[in-house]
Amino acid sequence: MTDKVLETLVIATHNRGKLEEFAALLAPLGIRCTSAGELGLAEPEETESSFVGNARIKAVAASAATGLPVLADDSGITVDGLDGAPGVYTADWATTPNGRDFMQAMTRTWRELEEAGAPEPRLAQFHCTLILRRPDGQEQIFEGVAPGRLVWPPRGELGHGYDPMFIPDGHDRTYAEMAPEEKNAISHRARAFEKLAAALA
Ligand SMILES: O=c1nc[nH]c2c1ncn2[C@H]1C[C@H](O)[C@@H](COP(=O)(O)OP(=O)(O)OP(=O)(O)O)O1
Ligand SMILES: [Mg+2]
Repeated sequence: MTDKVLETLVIATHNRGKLEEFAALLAPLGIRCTSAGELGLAEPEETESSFVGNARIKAVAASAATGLPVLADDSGITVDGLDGAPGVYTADWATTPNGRDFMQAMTRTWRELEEAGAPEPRLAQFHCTLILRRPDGQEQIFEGVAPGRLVWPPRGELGHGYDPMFIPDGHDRTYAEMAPEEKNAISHRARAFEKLAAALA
């Protein structure tokens, strides 16, 4: 990595699962990372209706708070049988008065597919929008999509979020049944990250 300004990157996230994935993706580039969560930064409200809009909110907040280069990730799953829901509201579907409950979110997703009488396979796409924001305000955007299908009941104990109900195309195991290295070689986040790495090279 010749880009000195990126020796340390603040990942603008409070999601530990995402952070672990980024740490593994960044290590081969010689880039260390910390996160908004680890630094105790406030979690900004994600008020936009697009992935890029919400990624920018997180990037600008972490940048203003630290003055360091920042990488923000806004992601989610779009389900064909639900006209693209939950989409940018993927995290909101897991929100309860006591914090996030992804079993509840996955159960709702499957129940709504059943109620809609959606045909199988129940196609869905994980999306990841990354914004790399430098201290001078320069910004680059990278996007990655992983197409696949949803299964019920959820399978696997690894990963995070909706991983146990998503099987990426070309595979027969869910993200939650894959070792971190395996998910990180094919995921929506990895696909967006590949573009970022190429832009830095
Ligand atoms: O690889 C993934 N495997 C499973 N689920 C995932 C993944 N990637 C995103 N997701 C789900 C979790 C979250 O409900 C939503 C993202 O919402 P999103 O606002 O971008 O993230 P977040 O609130 O968990 O953390 P933060 O905003 O602090 O980065 O999509
Ligand atoms: Mg969020």
